[in-house]
Amino acid sequence: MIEVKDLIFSYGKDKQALHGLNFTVGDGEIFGFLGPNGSGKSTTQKILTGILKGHSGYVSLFGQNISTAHTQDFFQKIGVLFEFPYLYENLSAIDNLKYFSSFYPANQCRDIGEILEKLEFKTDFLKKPVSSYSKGMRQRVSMARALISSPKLLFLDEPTSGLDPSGAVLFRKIIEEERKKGTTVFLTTHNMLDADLLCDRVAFITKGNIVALDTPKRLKEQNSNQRVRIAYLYQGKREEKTVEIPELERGIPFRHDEIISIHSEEPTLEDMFIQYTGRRLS
Ligand SMILES: Nc1ncnc2c1ncn2[C@@H]1O[C@H](COP(=O)(O)OP(=O)(O)OP(=O)(O)O)[C@@H](O)[C@H]1O
Repeated sequence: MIEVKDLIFSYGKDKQALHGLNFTVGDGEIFGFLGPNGSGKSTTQKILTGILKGHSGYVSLFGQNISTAHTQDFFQKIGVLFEFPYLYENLSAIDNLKYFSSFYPANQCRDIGEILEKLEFKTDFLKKPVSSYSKGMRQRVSMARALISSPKLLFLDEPTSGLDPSGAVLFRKIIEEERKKGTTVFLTTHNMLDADLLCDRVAFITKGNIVALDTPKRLKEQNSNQRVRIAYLYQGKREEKTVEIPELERGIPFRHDEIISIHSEEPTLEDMFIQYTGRRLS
């Protein structure tokens, strides 16, 4: 679906933002693009969506070189949720979505009421202007905008930003539903929980270079220290010990009366992010 080879981009003469990116995204895959502030995520997404011109290297979407493929047909196949919602402040959710739908063939568009209902948008705000909306409500309208044209390829930049935990769960459910329909998703985020729960593969980008690319599971396994932490009771006292996993093949290798808990010391995706990018999440 997406093929990127030796992608280089500079803002002017002095500021090279991307230093030769290589990756592919398969049909129906959810691909996470993860990196700290200023690493080049938005620049990459803007190039892929045709907003930013002047890259070098090869980028194809739907098997077409994007340098020549930015036709109406191309734009009609993609949906984009931008990090900062691009919505008309004086228009309501319904009127914004009517306007954005008008760029697509009518038979391609989803029903505005249905999609907003699915996104649990507050019905009493449907006809009020966007300027009166909370961040979470704006995010719902932006998501509706990205989905309205039934895109085959969806670009989502920080989709759960500004949502409370139940809103984030709802958005993840909706993204999963898109995957089931066969939609390909390019997900740009700082949110390691979203990436871990949703992505088939993730790329870590830092200073314009991809420094790791694999499934979240393999990234964590490759860096696993193969240890578990065991909490137990012995002679009435609670104790904890760290044990190498192979040692457990012969049973618990120390005296104990009762095992309370066993926790893997497998790293989280956030640990991997910090290890590969050298930066904390905030
Ligand atoms: N319009 C611009 N002019 C000059 N430099 C820019 C411009 N936009 C981005 N940059 C620089 O390019 C690099 C990559 O920026 P980019 O916005 O792609 O990072 P990002 O990973 O999306 O960051 P964030 O998580 O903060 O959105 C940064 O060093 C940034 O300062």
